[in-house]
Amino acid sequence: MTTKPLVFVTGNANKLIEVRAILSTGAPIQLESRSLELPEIQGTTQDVAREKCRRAAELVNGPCITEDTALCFKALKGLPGPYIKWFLAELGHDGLNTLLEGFPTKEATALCTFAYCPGPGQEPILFEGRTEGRIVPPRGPARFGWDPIFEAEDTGLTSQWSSRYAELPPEVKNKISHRYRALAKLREYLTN
Ligand SMILES: O=P(O)(O)OP(=O)(O)OP(=O)(O)OC[C@H]1O[C@@H](n2cnc3c(O)ncnc32)[C@H](O)[C@@H]1O
Ligand SMILES: [Mg+2]
Repeated sequence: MTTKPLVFVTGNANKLIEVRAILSTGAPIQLESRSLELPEIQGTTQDVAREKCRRAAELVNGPCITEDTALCFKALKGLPGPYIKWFLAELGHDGLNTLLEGFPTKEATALCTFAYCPGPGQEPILFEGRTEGRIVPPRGPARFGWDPIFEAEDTGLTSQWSSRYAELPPEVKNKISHRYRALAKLREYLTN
């Protein structure tokens, strides 16, 4: 491990809350956060994640992590994927449902990609986590992004397809989420 603190560069307060909550149990990882505007290129989720983290390491001049979240619709061959932020901003929850009207499947994958870069000029390493689910009409508090329209598979509650992310208590979401799964891999890498 490095002596410098690990900096999580993100402009998203909700991501930070979840990451801190997930990392608060298990092997300790010292985290600082910085809110910086980072360019996000176009390309695969891996291209986007790598390039953003490279830039972040230059700006903080030390080890850092960044995170990119994609929402991939099966019917749309993985789109909007890494561009979900802009689709959500323009179409909203109802518009994202409308986008899938006429398609036989509403299945979607929440994909989280953490990138760790040891320092400026070094190659980022990626850690991916996926949670399968489907797109449903919005329900529950609209606190975080597309949570009200993403119903996670196998929530371990009363039945399969039972709950949207927004309806789950944070401690349940944080045990099944795309973010939890990616962070588990990152934690293993950093602590071994
Ligand atoms: O500064 P960064 O870390 O990039 O933060 P961001 O908000 O720009 O995040 P992304 O580029 O990864 O875009 C992902 C979009 O998906 C949303 N999002 C991310 N994680 C989510 C989650 O667990 N549940 C619901 N929405 C989420 C988020 O609010 C964005 O609109
Ligand atoms: Mg972003």
